Amino acid sequence: MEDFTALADLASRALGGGVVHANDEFFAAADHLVLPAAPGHTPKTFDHKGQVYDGWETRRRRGPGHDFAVIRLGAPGVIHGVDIDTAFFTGNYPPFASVDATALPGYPGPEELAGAEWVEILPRQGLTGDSGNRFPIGDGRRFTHVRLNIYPDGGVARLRVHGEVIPDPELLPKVFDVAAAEYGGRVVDCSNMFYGHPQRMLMPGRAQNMGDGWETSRRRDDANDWVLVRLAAPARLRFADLDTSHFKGNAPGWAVLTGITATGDQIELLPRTALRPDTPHRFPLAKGPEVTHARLDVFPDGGMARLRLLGRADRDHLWERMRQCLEP
Ligand SMILES: NC(=O)NC(NC(N)=O)C(=O)[O-]
Repeated sequence: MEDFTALADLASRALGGGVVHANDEFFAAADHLVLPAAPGHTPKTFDHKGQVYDGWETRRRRGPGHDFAVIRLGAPGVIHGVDIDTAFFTGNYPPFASVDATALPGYPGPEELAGAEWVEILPRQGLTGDSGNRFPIGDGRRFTHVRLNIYPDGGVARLRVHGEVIPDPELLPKVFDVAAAEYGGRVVDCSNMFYGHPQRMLMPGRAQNMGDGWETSRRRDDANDWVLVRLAAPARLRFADLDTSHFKGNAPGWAVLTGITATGDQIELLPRTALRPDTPHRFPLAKGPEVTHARLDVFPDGGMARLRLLGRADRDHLWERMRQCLEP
């Protein structure tokens, strides 16, 4: 089985995830749970409540019950695994946790979520303090929200909810970015990711800086770097955005884009084209058949902030995937 942590974090703020409600946030706000950055810690830093932690931390419970936080997934989808990361919580991590999930249309608030039908996707498990706590999930349904329950109280730095994005076809325009992580586009292979993971190219918005993109090491041979993207759905591609923003002394000199059909045929969509440093390029693509993957070759090496592939997706495929997610 593929390591589930390689899949997108559906709860991440980087995809629009957020905390809708937590029953207690006395020591530290539950909003920390979905921050994309790895948690940090500065010991002996005190605010008016106590030691400052980069995580969600409730007060010491003096009665029955347990604490919980409800999270809206930034990208709804099928959950393959969760990581309940207790980084830096040592004498105050919760000894046990469980996770529930639900699927609701629209934008429900705390009251509607409290009354929702929740499915227990992770029964109560023992946790280790100051550590990742990874658990695979076997439920094949599409969910929009999760609820983290901790027993009885304590601190959790991050909740990662890894899975496969399943977008609602009803909400997708005819032409959209079929490489976008928020719709299910995913890097499945690449030649080199020494300085930056290529999946960053598929994240929403413009890159913040040079660290927010794909960057390879300097090549000392005659080959070139490349990345292979599995599209959100089979699609006819129309435009490619190759954004070299922030890569000034290290943008690739040229690029080629190739589409790959379901039967493995390779279609040249963009012939070898010169790129400029620090430039958000848009290129019209050659008309071609429906492709399931796209391969970007850069010559010889360098960095790319964002890759967008605008195309017309196969609607039947998107609806079929939604239908498959009705059963556990
Ligand atoms: N030293 C602590 O971390 N104490 C307490 N927590 C905070 N944040 O101060 C506690 O009781 O868990």
